[in-house]
Amino acid sequence: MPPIGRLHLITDARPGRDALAVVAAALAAGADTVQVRVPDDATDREAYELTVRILAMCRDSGVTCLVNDRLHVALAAGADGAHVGADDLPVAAARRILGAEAVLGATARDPQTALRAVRDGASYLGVGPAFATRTKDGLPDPIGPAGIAAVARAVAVPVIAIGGITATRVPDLTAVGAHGVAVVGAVCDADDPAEATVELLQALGEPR
Ligand SMILES: Cc1ncc(COP(=O)(O)OP(=O)(O)O)c(N)n1
Ligand SMILES: Cc1nc(C(=O)O)sc1CCOP(=O)(O)O
Ligand SMILES: [Mg+2]
Repeated sequence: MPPIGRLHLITDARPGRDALAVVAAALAAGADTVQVRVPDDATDREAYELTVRILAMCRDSGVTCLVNDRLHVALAAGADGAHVGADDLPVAAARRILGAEAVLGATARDPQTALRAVRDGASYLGVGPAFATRTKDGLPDPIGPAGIAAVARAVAVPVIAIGGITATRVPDLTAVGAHGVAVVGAVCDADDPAEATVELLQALGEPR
């Protein structure tokens, strides 16, 4: 199975964002996993074409490339795996589709959901929102480092904290068992996405 990195860059699905430029900068700075996440109203063709381009960049950098939600796009493009949440295919169904060797991430906000996802074949868990985020609407209240800790204690697979993560907040998350973090705004909203990536890697104890 391809490696599950510690700094997951999720592409920014908000309007007017240049995903390719940010991914290029983050990869050059050492981001070790990219998740392609497109707006819900993007067509499959748009999702596929973006994934093919980002996957090529990830391959050049030896970095794991995942696709959010759309497993058929992940398979068609030849990506390393996918990430599913409560509104997507169930984890067990996603695992059947992707096969045993693919990386399969699942969203879990509590230990019970986390244990079920692992039983059903998740390779890692996206756990959050750790903190308040401006990137996605409709999320439950932040669970904080304590919520991340509760899930990390319950499972043996890597826990990737998500939601409102900044470099300053990373140590509070790794201290309670997070393997890594997934970010949108910390890199995509930065004046210098490469520098922001370096700061996150340093906070993770992964200096280049
Ligand atoms: C690493 C990671 N964790 C959580 C999510 C959220 O997935 P989901 O709950 O399916 O929500 P959408 O991203 O599909 O809006 C994620 N994408 N990645
Ligand atoms: C896509 C997503 N999912 C979340 C969850 O908690 O399930 S939080 C989130 C957005 C993460 O963006 P930022 O790093 O800008 O807060
Ligand atoms: Mg989803």
